[in-house]
Amino acid sequence: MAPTLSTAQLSNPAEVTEFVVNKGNGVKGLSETGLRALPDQYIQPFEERLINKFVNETDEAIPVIDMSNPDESKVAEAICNAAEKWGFFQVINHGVPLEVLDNVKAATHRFFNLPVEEKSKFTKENSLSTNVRFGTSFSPRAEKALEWKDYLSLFFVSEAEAEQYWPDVCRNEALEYMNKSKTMVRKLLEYLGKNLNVKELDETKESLFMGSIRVNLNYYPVCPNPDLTVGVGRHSDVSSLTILLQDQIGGLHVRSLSSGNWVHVPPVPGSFVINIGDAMQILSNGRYKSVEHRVLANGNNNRISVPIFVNPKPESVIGPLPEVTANGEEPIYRDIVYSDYVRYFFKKAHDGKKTVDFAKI
Ligand SMILES: COc1cc(/C=C/C(=O)SCCNC(=O)CCNC(=O)[C@H](O)C(C)(C)COP(=O)(O)OP(=O)(O)OC[C@H]2O[C@@H](n3cnc4c(N)ncnc43)[C@H](O)[C@@H]2OP(=O)(O)O)ccc1O
Ligand SMILES: O=C(O)CCC(=O)C(=O)O
Ligand SMILES: [Fe+2]
Repeated sequence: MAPTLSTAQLSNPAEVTEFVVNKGNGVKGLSETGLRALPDQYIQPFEERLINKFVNETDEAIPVIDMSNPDESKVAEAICNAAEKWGFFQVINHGVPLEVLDNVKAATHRFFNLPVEEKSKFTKENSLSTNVRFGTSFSPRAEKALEWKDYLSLFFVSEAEAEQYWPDVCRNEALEYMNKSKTMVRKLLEYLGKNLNVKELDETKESLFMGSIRVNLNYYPVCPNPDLTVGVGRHSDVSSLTILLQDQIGGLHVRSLSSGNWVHVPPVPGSFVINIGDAMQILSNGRYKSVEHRVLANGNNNRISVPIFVNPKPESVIGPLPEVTANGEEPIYRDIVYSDYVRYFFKKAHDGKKTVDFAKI
């Protein structure tokens, strides 16, 4: 049965927070009450709202790259070029079976359709593992305005740990999705690395670029006043690389490095959206760019997305690679323990590209 909140409760911010954040109903539960107006704590400051007028004025588009192209050097060139100029691109014919993508999307719906008592077993307070977390918004305690999104975040430690702690309804599908994507991820990292004079993706480099993996299942329910809020606010990812599977609804926007315009990332069936994260920006000494992006709330449709955050190991020290600075190029970032960087990211609300300043010299 759909959850209920009285009109009086809906206009009381403390009651809304209790229902959404503390009781684990999420914004999905809130949306399902059939509320007509957006509760005050979701109203974003004017400058953070994505006004369609500005978005639609541009005909810019992020590159779509066909990875089945037999001319590998052309593919590598297109990927490195996109990583430098856009920080974002889509890939098609990437080799990950479409069935795996369909399965993880279905599993995402299955998880979020569980009753609140089941999902709440995975909130920070209740989860039996710190590597599994069901939550809402991004950092509710630090945010002045909340974001219209629920998520399940799964940090991979081992198959055995996942077997024990990840939710049954999505575990196998999330693992298969992560495992089947690794060949493509290695290929992308090989191309990006070669362009930085990294000869091969040996064990050390693999651990640095892809030493830890987190899969998030994101759910953006229908929103009563989508123009007043956001699904996800402006941010760059702290990963090395993010592999994102989105459904057919759309709403992801990327800030163009050349024009500053917000550019929509149209859903392309069977594709992945790939973006450079802060760790890669730091390792490449700014050659590759992690780029601001954000997600619109939607007044008509529920939306899901499934990012794989490919990261350094938490204990890795990241800084500009020696291969990049060997030619005398000045490092613009200091060496930093990756988990310190990620903790700093999680401690604050989304704030565009500001996290990376933490690592600047
Ligand atoms: C865009 O909207 C998002 C994004 C995300 C997630 C994005 C990513 O995960 S990007 C990849 C991040 N990299 C890694 O996870 C690999 C490296 N991991 C680590 O170094 C550590 O696991 C750690 C992340 C630093 C956490 O270590 P630890 O200090 O042992 O753990 P906690 O005390 O539990 O966390 C500290 C603090 O961080 C927040 N937090 C932790 N995990 C998450 C999570 N998965 N999602 C959201 N927030 C998280 C949390 O606020 C903790 O503070 P508390 O005050 O709650 O104690 C996720 C969600 C989005 O909306
Ligand atoms: O849902 C999306 O399209 C993007 C989500 C995102 O940016 C993230 O989870 O970091
Ligand atoms: Fe992101």
